[in-house]
Amino acid sequence: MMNAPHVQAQDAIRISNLVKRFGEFTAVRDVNISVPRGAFLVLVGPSGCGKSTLLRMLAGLEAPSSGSISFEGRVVSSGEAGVVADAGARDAGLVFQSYALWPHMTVSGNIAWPLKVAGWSKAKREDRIEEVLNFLGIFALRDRYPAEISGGQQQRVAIARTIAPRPRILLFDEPLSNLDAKLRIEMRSELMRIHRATGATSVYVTHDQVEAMTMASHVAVLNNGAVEQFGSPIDLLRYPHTTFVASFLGTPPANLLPVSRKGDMLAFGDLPLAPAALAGAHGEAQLLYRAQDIAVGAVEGKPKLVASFAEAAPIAGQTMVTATVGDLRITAMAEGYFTAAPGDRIELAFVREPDAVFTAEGQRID
Ligand SMILES: Nc1ncnc2c1ncn2[C@@H]1O[C@H](COP(=O)(O)OP(=O)(O)OP(=O)(O)O)[C@@H](O)[C@H]1O
Repeated sequence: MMNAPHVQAQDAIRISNLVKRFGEFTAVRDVNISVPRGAFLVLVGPSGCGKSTLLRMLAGLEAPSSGSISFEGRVVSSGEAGVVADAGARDAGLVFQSYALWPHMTVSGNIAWPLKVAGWSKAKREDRIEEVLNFLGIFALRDRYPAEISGGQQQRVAIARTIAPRPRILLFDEPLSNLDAKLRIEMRSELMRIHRATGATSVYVTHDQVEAMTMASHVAVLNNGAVEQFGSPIDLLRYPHTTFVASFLGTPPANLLPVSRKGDMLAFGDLPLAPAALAGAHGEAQLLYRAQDIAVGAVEGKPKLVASFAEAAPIAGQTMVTATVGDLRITAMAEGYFTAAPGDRIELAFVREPDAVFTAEGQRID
């Protein structure tokens, strides 16, 4: 095979130094993210963190204040040039939370429309419509109007309409948030199937961390307009850089205990928990314990804490127990089934070393 050193594997999406300001307010601050072709990038974060603004810039609905976005090596938006390629020309399809189907068109008509706009011939359109209707399992609904089908079916039609022109990039803005819990889980796997089958690169906005962790190949956790951490779901779970990421991701939620140096130990209140050396030169720190690192009931030789029982949830033969110490909620795991009355005093034992140590401000200490 010939060597072609000048041919580089290109990032399907490259976001460089992207900033979006609305007047004085900065909604997206200096975002840098690149993903390869076929990636499923999830943008996750709490309400108002800038996810939708970022996605709208990717879709070409909003121009950046500075920085740039490239798709497959081509600049599609930048601070200098604005939106260079509009939604069609950037080869991207957008699926919204509200399905935004045209009410006066049938299911087939809705799917046909973007193909007509793109100049597909009637014969090619008909073949493609049949194909996507079958692919999404909605062929039988083809002559119905949006008002005559359920919410879940409408979302399928919206997805069919988006993928029909075969965009290289699929953009999803909380597409499942209007569906009930069972349908959400079903549609989650359906979207993954669509993503794989189309070979497109997908960007998916959600505030639901479970959705992020189950769907993503790459996750960007956004906080206050900035990327707090970017990586694979496993990287982020195993090695959170900040307490924000550690507390946002993972089920059950991780515990963060504020500690201060007492002699050669880090203590939570009066309870010595871990060697002071773990916090380096810091006098104050936060220790991360996973729920499975804290047992319910005393354990010989392990530090223990008395807490006030709040609630219990059975999960896969164990019980996830939540208890409080002052304002702090602590989640622990009990073997088998466990229950108590709210306010009962229970003992929690720290059976393992902390999984990570952070500064009082929330940055990881290595
Ligand atoms: N057109 C606008 N003018 C002024 N401020 C805006 C505009 N659009 C968004 N913002 C602000 O930018 C911030 C980020 O908004 P954005 O919708 O991107 O957040 P989000 O993370 O998607 O939140 P949610 O999950 O609640 O939809 C918010 O504080 C919002 O009020």
